[in-house]
Amino acid sequence: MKTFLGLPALQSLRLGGAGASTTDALSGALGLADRYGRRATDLRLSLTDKCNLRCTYCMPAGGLEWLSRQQLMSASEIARLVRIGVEQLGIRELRLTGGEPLVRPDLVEIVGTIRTNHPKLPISLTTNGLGLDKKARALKDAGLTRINVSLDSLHRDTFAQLTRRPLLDRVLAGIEEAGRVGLEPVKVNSVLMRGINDGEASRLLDWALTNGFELRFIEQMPLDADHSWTREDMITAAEIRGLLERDFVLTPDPGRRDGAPAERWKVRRRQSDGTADGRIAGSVGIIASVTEPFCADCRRTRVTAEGRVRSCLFSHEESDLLQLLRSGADDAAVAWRWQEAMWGKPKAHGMDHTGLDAPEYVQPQRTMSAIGG
Ligand SMILES: Nc1nc2c(ncn2[C@@H]2O[C@H](COP(=O)(O)OP(=O)(O)OP(=O)(O)O)[C@@H](O)[C@H]2O)c(=O)[nH]1
Ligand SMILES: C[S@@+](CC[C@H](N)C(=O)[O-])C[C@H]1O[C@@H](n2cnc3c(N)ncnc32)[C@H](O)[C@@H]1O
Ligand code: SF4
Ligand code: SF4
Repeated sequence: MKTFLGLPALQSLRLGGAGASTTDALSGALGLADRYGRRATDLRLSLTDKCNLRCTYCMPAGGLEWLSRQQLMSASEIARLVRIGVEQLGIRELRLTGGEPLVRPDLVEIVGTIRTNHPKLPISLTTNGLGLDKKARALKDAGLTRINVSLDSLHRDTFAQLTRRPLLDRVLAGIEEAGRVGLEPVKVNSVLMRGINDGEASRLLDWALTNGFELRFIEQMPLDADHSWTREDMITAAEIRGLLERDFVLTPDPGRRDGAPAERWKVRRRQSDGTADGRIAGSVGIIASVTEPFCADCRRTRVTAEGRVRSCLFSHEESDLLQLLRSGADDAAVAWRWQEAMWGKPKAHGMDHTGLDAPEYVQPQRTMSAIGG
């Protein structure tokens, strides 16, 4: 649907004294639109900034100064924001993320409450998988739809080097259990790092195809705490395809991309004579946020663990919904602030033009874990 009315026009109607029923209806139709004609329907909500891994591309070795319990949104505040998003602002999909969402003791309760309020809402979780073996069944029963688990290496030492924790076996147990309880499709996210795990691309794909998981390779973005990202060190999508083509034959997936960050490829195994096996073994996704950005079709709105809207992953501005909620504001006021924040959404990568490697790009102060990846 095309935006038929911008936020400034709606503001004028409000100030001009148009009735609440008219402005509420128009506001609902506008949803979370922005100045570039996009409309956010996908809510990514961070449950915590804490994490039990220290991935080098995300967290500093010593961790960060965590938010206090009082600063975090409570389960009921989360449920209220999701309800406002779904009922008033056109949210159609929810992703719970972090930090590490599994470290929240009330995660199952949060999922259960949202599911009761919204029986049809797709609810997914992005996790590092630690402790998932114990929680997967309860999450499925509470109404979680599907899960994405991050795993960069199947090699114990490499995993420990990348995450700074020797916990590979526990993550593998979590992934296996997610599949067993039917949190499908289980998607697995891998960031490739030059000279560390880029030699493992084919092995990771072989493992995922064999076990029925949907693997996605992710270009590393400049969102690390150590500010050590460089364009030269980043493994690009083109390189990833080249690495995989040694052992597999990739053909574009004809399915609609529909705003998804991952470009999907059908995979056939390469036979010893170099030709493709006749059978499609599965698919692989490549998320090329840097070299092939998908910002023009972005449908995302983010809420951080302390209840602030970020219109873009790379935003430099946040808008505080939690403080408003706690001050006794009604749902309409919270919805309006959310709409205002999204109207200002930058075109791409936190700027009004594309280019994470542009000289004007300024890395946000917060890391991926603190933003909510
Ligand atoms: N540029 C950009 N990259 C993102 C954004 N959200 C997620 N990503 C990247 O995409 C990766 C995968 O995100 P996931 O949380 O697994 O989920 P998804 O791929 O967004 O969604 P599904 O395919 O529907 O499961 C993340 O690790 C990020 O690197 C975003 O808003 N902008
Ligand atoms: C921030 S984490 C939060 C959820 C959970 N802790 C996890 O790791 O899945 C979400 C995703 O962001 C990805 N990520 C973190 N830092 C990144 C970076 N600098 N560039 C690209 N992806 C990154 C991780 O690989 C993970 O798949
Ligand atoms: S990527 Fe996820 S698991 Fe790794 S440090 Fe960041 S928040 Fe933790
Ligand atoms: S960088 Fe910003 S605009 Fe681009 S896809 Fe991510 S959230 Fe959307």
